Amino acid sequence: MAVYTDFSDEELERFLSGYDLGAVQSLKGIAEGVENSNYLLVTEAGQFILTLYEKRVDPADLPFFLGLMDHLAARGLNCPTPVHNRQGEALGRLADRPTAIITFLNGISVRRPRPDQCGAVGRSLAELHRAAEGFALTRRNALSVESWRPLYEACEGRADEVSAGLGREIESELDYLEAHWPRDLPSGVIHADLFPDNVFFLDKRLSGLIDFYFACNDMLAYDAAVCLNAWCFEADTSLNITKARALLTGYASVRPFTPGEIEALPLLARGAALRFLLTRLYDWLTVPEGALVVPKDPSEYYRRLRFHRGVADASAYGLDL
Ligand SMILES: Nc1ncnc2c1ncn2[C@@H]1O[C@H](COP(=O)(O)OP(=O)(O)OP(=O)(O)O)[C@@H](O)[C@H]1O
Ligand SMILES: N[C@@H](CCO)C(=O)O
Repeated sequence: MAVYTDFSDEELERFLSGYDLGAVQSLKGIAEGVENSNYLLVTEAGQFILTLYEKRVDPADLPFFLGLMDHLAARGLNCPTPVHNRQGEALGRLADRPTAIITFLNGISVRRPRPDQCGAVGRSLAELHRAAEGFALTRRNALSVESWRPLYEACEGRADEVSAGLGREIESELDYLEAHWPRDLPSGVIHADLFPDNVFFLDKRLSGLIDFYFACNDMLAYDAAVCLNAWCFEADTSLNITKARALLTGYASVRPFTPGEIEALPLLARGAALRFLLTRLYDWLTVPEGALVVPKDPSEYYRRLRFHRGVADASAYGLDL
């Protein structure tokens, strides 16, 4: 359960006195998620998500994340929007953490996505990329290629505690990706963490996207590569090519890939697998004492990385070349 920070009823009341949300009816810690402390807040005005931003979120980035949700929602994307307090501010402080209240989105996330749901995610990702055009703020991807080695080094040589030989493999992968990472593909605002737990479905249709706290400016096709990793592998770690084809053709039906993006896809998928392997590895080795959180398994992404390393071209992901 991701609740790192607790607070008293008085602290909450003081915080909420700045908003027009009426009296609190209930507050519950949310079991899902690993990054921030999230609560379901019910007040006289309805249901909301109260988020206290934790270690990986730089407070200076919060105007980007919160402004992006407003920008995307205004362009028709179904995503939460921040609630502004009486001073017009979307961001406050609770228990010494930057804190925001965002609107509640109905729907449920899927654990084992079907191909049609992968197709819907692909389309929605491309719609997000289109809707984000014109957003005035920018944010560098703090978890892109140049930050992977420092993240690995922060694990202090302990990778082999997860799997024998993992450290050496990560080092050689870092060498390869640092030398070959593409730089000139179409860029824009990307979600960067569009995993199944961040996509809601209602009545068999995709109903909304959440969790924009890794959003940044980077290569658009990298976002598709993140989704390929997160949506299209089975529990036995094999790629489901039907799901991959559905996701990528769904994306391309809204925003066609350029030839350069298609060529780079295996490399981008390797990088995306390494990025999640590294953050999971770091979290696995450094769970804060007393935090109610279940760290995610790094090995899953090690196996995906190895799969992408064996891929010659994007036809392995179901695309017709
Ligand atoms: N706007 C929202 N409407 C409804 N539920 C939400 C909303 N935002 C978050 N949640 C719920 O809270 C959970 C955790 O939220 P979120 O994914 O933002 O957390 P996180 O700590 O950033 O996690 P992670 O990055 O691991 O996905 C979600 O899985 C979802 O169940
Ligand atoms: N989606 C990420 C967690 C948030 O960064 C993962 O599954 O590792």
